[in-house]
Amino acid sequence: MSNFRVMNHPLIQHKLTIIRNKDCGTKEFREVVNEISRLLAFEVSHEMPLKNVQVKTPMGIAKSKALAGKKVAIVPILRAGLGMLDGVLDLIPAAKVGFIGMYRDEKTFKPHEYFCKLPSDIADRQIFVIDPMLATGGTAIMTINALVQHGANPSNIKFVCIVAAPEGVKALENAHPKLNIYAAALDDHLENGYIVPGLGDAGDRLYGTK
Ligand SMILES: O=P(O)(O)OC[C@H]1O[C@H](OP(=O)(O)OP(=O)(O)O)[C@H](O)[C@@H]1O
Ligand SMILES: O=c1cc[nH]c(=O)[nH]1
Ligand SMILES: [Mg+2]
Repeated sequence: MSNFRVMNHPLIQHKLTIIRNKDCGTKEFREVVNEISRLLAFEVSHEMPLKNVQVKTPMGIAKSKALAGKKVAIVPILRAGLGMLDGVLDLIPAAKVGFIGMYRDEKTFKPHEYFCKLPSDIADRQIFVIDPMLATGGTAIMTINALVQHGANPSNIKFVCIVAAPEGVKALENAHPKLNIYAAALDDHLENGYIVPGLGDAGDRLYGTK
């Protein structure tokens, strides 16, 4: 699991405990997913390249730093990924945003794409794909496949989730070995397509559906 990292920041871990609780209601769940996503974006963006620049301050010239790499596109996987979007945009407000809509078949757990709207220059951007849950990996693999079809290189894509299952990480790594995968937690296993202990159905908990 070389391209997979768990973000162990204490604030992320504390907030994850809040949303795992089955008694956490929709309002708090949505707020805390947003807060975790902001922290995950902060941690993941540590690796962004910098260049040396000079800037005139009111007192002189400072040798300083500015972002040097590709511009960013954020791609939430609908629906649940939408719950992470504002948190990531808080830190990278100039990012372009693309949307991919996917749902899993309730019996086979196979993903189905129902929407795709991406920035026209997606292939030239550093891409953050966001979705709270990486379970079987089917949805993530299909999403990365769609991005590759639009010209993106998996080595320029970061898949950022909140809870991952070992089965999903393995499947995603096998399908896209160059992809970087980040999670707040690596859980135990899958049961009936759901992550155990996980946090339940992220989309339903974010939007109050069931
Ligand atoms: O790794 P997988 O086995 O593919 O499962 C993960 C997917 O399942 C959930 O979406 P869901 O299909 O419930 O759609 P929703 O976001 O609309 O609730 C979740 O948000 C992921 O997109
Ligand atoms: O545990 C899971 C698995 C897939 N999707 C979810 O929302 N939760
Ligand atoms: Mg769901």
